[in-house]
Amino acid sequence: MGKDSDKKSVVLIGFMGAGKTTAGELAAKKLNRSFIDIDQEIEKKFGMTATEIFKKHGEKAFRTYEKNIIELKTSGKGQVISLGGGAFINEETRKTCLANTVVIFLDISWEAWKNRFEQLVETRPVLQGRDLNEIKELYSERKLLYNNHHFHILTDNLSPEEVAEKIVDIYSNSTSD
Ligand SMILES: Nc1ncnc2c1ncn2[C@@H]1O[C@H](COP(=O)(O)OP(=O)(O)OP(=O)(O)O)[C@@H](O)[C@H]1O
Ligand SMILES: O=C(O)C1=C[C@@H](O)[C@@H](O)[C@H](O)C1
Ligand SMILES: [Mg+2]
Repeated sequence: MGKDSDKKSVVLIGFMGAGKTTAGELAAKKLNRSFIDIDQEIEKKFGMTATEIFKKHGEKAFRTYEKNIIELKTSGKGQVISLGGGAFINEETRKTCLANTVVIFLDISWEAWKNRFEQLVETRPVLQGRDLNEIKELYSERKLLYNNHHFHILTDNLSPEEVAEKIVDIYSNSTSD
């Protein structure tokens, strides 16, 4: 048996607002493991919010740094890593995460997600200037990519605490290779 810190890191994927940051941070605390939020890493590097990065430097600059920082952070062990909602669009990111980490898809139905739109739009540049029909299309397109995962949690009727408990169970039952 390897040490707990030798275990593969957990990577949380899913649509923006599904709860990756919220539940990921809670799960890391419960597990006493480090938490890494890729959006926060990017915002720290640029010294501004995602919305400002998209405006000042463009989405491409955001995506390039996002891909590189994910590659770096997923080479570590025993951590809980929350990706941004769009990170899994990148094929290399998908391959890296699926090969080196335990990938958990935090799923939310469209019906449940619609109720979160208002609280998300100001901080999620990808939602800005799109109507709900366009966002639904994006949600469906991305769901096809999120379907590449190791574990799936449907979060619709779960509190962040309950989602975190499920992440803890998955991590605790995972092995060190
Ligand atoms: N299980 C839940 N039940 C109810 N509200 C939730 C739940 N999980 C998260 N939320 C709320 O939804 C909002 C978005 O959550 P969060 O920032 O964790 O999403 P995210 O998946 O990290 O999004 P992004 O992809 O944009 O980083 C927050 O206001 C959070 O409090
Ligand atoms: O879904 C997306 O494309 C994004 C989600 C956020 O987490 C941030 O990574 C950024 O706002 C882009
Ligand atoms: Mg997040």
